[in-house]
Amino acid sequence: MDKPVVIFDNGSGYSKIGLAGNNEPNYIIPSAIACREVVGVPVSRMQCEDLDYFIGDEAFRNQQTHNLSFPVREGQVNNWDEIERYWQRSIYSLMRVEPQEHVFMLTEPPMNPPENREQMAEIMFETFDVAGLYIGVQAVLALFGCNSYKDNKTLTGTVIDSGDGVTHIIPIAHGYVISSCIKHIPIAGRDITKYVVKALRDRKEQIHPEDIMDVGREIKEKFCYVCKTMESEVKKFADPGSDKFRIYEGVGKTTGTPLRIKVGTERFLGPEVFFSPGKLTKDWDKPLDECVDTTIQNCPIDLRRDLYSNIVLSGGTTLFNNFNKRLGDEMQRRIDDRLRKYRETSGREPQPIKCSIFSPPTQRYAVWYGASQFASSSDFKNVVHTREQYLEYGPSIARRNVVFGG
Ligand SMILES: Nc1ncnc2c1ncn2[C@@H]1O[C@H](COP(=O)(O)OP(=O)(O)OP(=O)(O)O)[C@@H](O)[C@H]1O
Repeated sequence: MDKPVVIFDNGSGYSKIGLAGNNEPNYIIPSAIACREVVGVPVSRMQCEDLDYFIGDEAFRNQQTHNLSFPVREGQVNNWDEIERYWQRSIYSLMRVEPQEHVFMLTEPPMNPPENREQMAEIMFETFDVAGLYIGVQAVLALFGCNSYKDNKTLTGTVIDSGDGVTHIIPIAHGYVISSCIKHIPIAGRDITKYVVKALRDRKEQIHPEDIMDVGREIKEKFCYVCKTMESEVKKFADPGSDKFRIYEGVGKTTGTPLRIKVGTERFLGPEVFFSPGKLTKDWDKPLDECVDTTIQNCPIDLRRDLYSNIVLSGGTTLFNNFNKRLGDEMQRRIDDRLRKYRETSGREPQPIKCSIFSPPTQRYAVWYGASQFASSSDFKNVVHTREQYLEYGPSIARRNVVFGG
């Protein structure tokens, strides 16, 4: 148990993989796997070791000869054979560790069914024979990680976790997720990439179909931002010579074609889907600030002030420039409006409520960083399921989530 804990945070788009104690993951690679099917034998019936397969960026490079798929959907594992192979490569080829000698930490989204935790335990103990296992709730880990940047350490706050496939708003009190109040928003990074791609297609940019998602994602990550208001921002792009336009220069990854693209209003209209969804998508109509506000208002009254004062951003899709400022301003406006109405109707002066958004320096991999901090803390050994416990009680040891810091 002396060797460092190995942490796998497998998201819908990217997996963050590395050793506890480090400040950043050793690998951030796509959660993609590409398997070659042998004629007549379905992939699901083949043994791991018989399989010719690739993970991460390699999976994309081999997609012409292999079947590309993503074992995690909207934050949850949806293909256990594939995630097992993914873990196998991660253990033996990337981390190059002997799993029998290490405790492993996996992460899970809020509301992960207990059956999924059991399945994770079964694979980890039976296939890999790991020394121990802990499965941590992503949002709680992200909140825990933020404490290393704060004097006022707390496990009460609201985590906004927005990755590639899913956005969650998760209120947490003293380390416990308030499950009944979690909000799921079906908009995340992949939708914004798709928005950028649609703009490129509408303008008939000459990009090969196999390259276009990647180009759209790169443009999004490099040039997109959150504006102050949509109406005023549109005007800034009215003049084709405006300095708001950007030039993307790159090479198509699959085809090797050089690309030069002028990037326009999609720079802010993509991320605007969080704040003006009704105007930009049919899938969702509530602005993010309204969702966060409603989530906190649904929580017990004595917690609300603390939940407003510690809103933590986690995940790649919260990285857009000005995302934190716009969210903070819109939220504060909603809070102040409500207090004003209260004052008008009751005649009493309410205590002001301050909304505070925290963007940790490790925001891109806040969950992984929190896991690394937690695995290095003295509390960790109390929550790990050991191999001995597994052998005695079986997968049911992982059924219940062990909360820490409560
Ligand atoms: N600088 C950036 N600006 C905007 N978006 C970014 C940036 N860097 C990464 N992203 C986006 O963040 C997303 C990946 O984030 P993250 O790794 O947190 O998600 P995930 O864990 O794979 O997904 P999920 O949490 O949905 O399971 C991708 O859509 C990626 O394009």
